[in-house]
Amino acid sequence: MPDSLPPVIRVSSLSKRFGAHAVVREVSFELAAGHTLVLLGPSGCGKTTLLKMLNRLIEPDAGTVEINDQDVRHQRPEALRRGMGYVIQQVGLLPHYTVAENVAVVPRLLGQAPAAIAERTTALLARLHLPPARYAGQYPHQLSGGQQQRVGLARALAADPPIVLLDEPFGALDPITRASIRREFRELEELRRKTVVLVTHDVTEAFELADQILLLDAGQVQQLGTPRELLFRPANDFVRRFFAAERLALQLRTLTLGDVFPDNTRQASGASFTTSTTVNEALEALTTGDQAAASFTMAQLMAAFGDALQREEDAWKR
Ligand SMILES: Nc1ncnc2c1ncn2[C@@H]1O[C@H](COP(=O)(O)OP(=O)(O)OP(=O)(O)O)[C@@H](O)[C@H]1O
Repeated sequence: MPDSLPPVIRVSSLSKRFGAHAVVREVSFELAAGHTLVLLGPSGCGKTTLLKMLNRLIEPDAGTVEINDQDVRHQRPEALRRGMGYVIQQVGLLPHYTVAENVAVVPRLLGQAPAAIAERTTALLARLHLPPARYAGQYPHQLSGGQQQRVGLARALAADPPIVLLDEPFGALDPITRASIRREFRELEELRRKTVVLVTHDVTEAFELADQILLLDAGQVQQLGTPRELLFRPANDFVRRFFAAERLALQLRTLTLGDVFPDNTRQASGASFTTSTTVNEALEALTTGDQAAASFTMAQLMAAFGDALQREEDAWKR
């Protein structure tokens, strides 16, 4: 996606207080079409409040939100929200509606034809690994937490909105289910074309899903940048400390074979790898016995990774 595209979402000096508590302070960012911005930060730093100001579930005290160059204050909240899918923290499925009825809520409100709605619902459920023959007629309480979150996602995508807002969409899940749903989510063609703003406090999740991360603390932007920038060029001590505990794991996920074997395309793209395979993915493949597919050993990979880290750090120092 070229970065020269005009921003779809432009937020300028947005602020919100609840009583004496300044929850969001002078936040600004721009997000281009088709990109994913992750709002990251510790609990209570203002992520949800910021997200809800984008679709006017919360009105700011100061600052502006523009969607496609239109100030959202000049749009009717209902019309605005129909153009933005929204997945809330608690999933929020309607308990007396079946799975299919839950998914169809927004398309029905929009007056779409029943046959088109049914077709879309069936396709989305299948795509999200909820075979419609089995799940379409079930009720939310008959589903696991992970299945409910998938229905929540299907509902947010049902009317094919260009923008999707996701508040801790995998929050209710155990770490293993969370990692596997996240993988499916990343590969979901439906989402690739969308402009996504996603709230999480999970650093790994942020690194896996974000084009850009907005790291907040106490309502203030600490840094806005790519995962790589936040990791290798932290703007301040808060940013450095925020990633310290998971630094190595994040470096393994951020650097690619193209980074670690810059002068050797053959090594960087062995039989089952490409230059954009992350070091972490290559390590996983090697430890699960895929050595035959690689043109390097684990020891060579780790040595090259060490050199690449050094190059990264030297480059940022300059
Ligand atoms: N309606 C409200 N009235 C008063 N205080 C509120 C309201 N909504 C949120 N807050 C406070 O604003 C602060 C930021 O809340 P917010 O939900 O935006 O944070 P968050 O970063 O999303 O947190 P979490 O990750 O825990 O969901 C918190 O201290 C919260 O208690």
